[in-house]
Amino acid sequence: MSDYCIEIDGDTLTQVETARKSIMERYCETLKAGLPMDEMRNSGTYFYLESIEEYLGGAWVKVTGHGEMLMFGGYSYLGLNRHPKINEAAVEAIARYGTGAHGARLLAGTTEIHRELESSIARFKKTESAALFSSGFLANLSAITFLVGRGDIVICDKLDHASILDGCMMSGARMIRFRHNDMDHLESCLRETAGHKGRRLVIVDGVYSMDGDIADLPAISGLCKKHGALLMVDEAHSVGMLGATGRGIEEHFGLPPDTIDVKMGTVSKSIPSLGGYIASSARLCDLLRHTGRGFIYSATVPPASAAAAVAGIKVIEEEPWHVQNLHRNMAYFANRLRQEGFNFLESPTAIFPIVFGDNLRTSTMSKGCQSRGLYVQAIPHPVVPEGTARLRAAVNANHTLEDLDFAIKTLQDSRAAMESLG
Ligand SMILES: Cc1ncc(COP(=O)(O)O)c(C=O)c1O
Repeated sequence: MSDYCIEIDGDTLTQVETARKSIMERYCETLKAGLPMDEMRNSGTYFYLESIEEYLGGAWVKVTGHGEMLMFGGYSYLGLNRHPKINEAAVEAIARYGTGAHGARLLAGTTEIHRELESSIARFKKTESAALFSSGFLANLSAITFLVGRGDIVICDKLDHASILDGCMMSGARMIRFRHNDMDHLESCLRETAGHKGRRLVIVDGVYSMDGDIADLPAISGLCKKHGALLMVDEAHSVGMLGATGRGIEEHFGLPPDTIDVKMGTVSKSIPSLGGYIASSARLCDLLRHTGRGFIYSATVPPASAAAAVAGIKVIEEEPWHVQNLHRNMAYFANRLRQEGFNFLESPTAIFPIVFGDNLRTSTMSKGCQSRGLYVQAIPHPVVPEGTARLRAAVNANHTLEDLDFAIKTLQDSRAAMESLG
């Protein structure tokens, strides 16, 4: 097999062949019957791209054309959006630096607040250093294309985020995907590639955003050490959500902070701003700042966003009740879903995929919830495997127990209405 190829479930496709296919072509191949958005529009169950007019108090939002709704989607797991200290920091940064960064970091785009954000991330993630990118997508693309290339091997979980997949394809490394969270399969991939001369990099997500489950970090890091592979973990969803102080997946498992070699994360989910990072050794971060494609050839985040992220991290460090509330809500909501007999994927996270099977049933549920004031969206096939279309519900730290009961009642009423249609 050529080095310049990817293997997906035993099939081999050259990267060039895969890259040539447009996203639309790939969608249509998988779906055959048409695109989910068209089906949903035709059945009157489409609920995406809605405009939020205003964030109200707690977890409530005002949505154009729908009025007040309880937010039960989104990635603001700690409910920190509009936190006064974070808003103030952004406003102060605008007064001091203006609204733009006016360039890439290397060339005039670095302000003190960008440097402070990198130090804050390194402190929070307990690494020597951190390199900031304007998005998580770019952080993944830049780090992966820096770490591996032709002659190297990258081994990914089958459910890794699209930005990891794209980074691997861009890198030119041979790419192998192991069955989701299947440690025997990962070990066999590592065994089969033992003795390979180039670098071997294993990449997993900390939390899988569509299934809500988490990487088996103790086993994965053990296998990487045993087989001499480098480990990179995408912590976009685990930061703020996992661990007693929200520091992520190492803290969740009680593992030391040097368990993961390369920690990728974002400041756009639990931390209410924009940007992605790589937290790792000082040397790697320095190299990424001088050679990372997305670092050098893309403008950096505006100073106000950097200031909001600095303040967001500080809030998580100084106000432990946000993480505590989230954990309380996760346990309460899981219990209520179980009591009411909903078919959901159990996990230790704030993401609750409630499975309804086919796309139409799921989008009907989403529409039913929307009409009753609950903002929760359908994730159809082919985003998830056929027969597992689901509502992606997410609890956050701002939900009160009454909010969570309202969500359960809305799900029950919507399910009864859907079932009465036959
Ligand atoms: C697991 C994961 N990694 C990376 C990203 C990309 O991050 P960003 O939205 O900052 O580009 C996302 C975005 O949703 C994600 O869910």
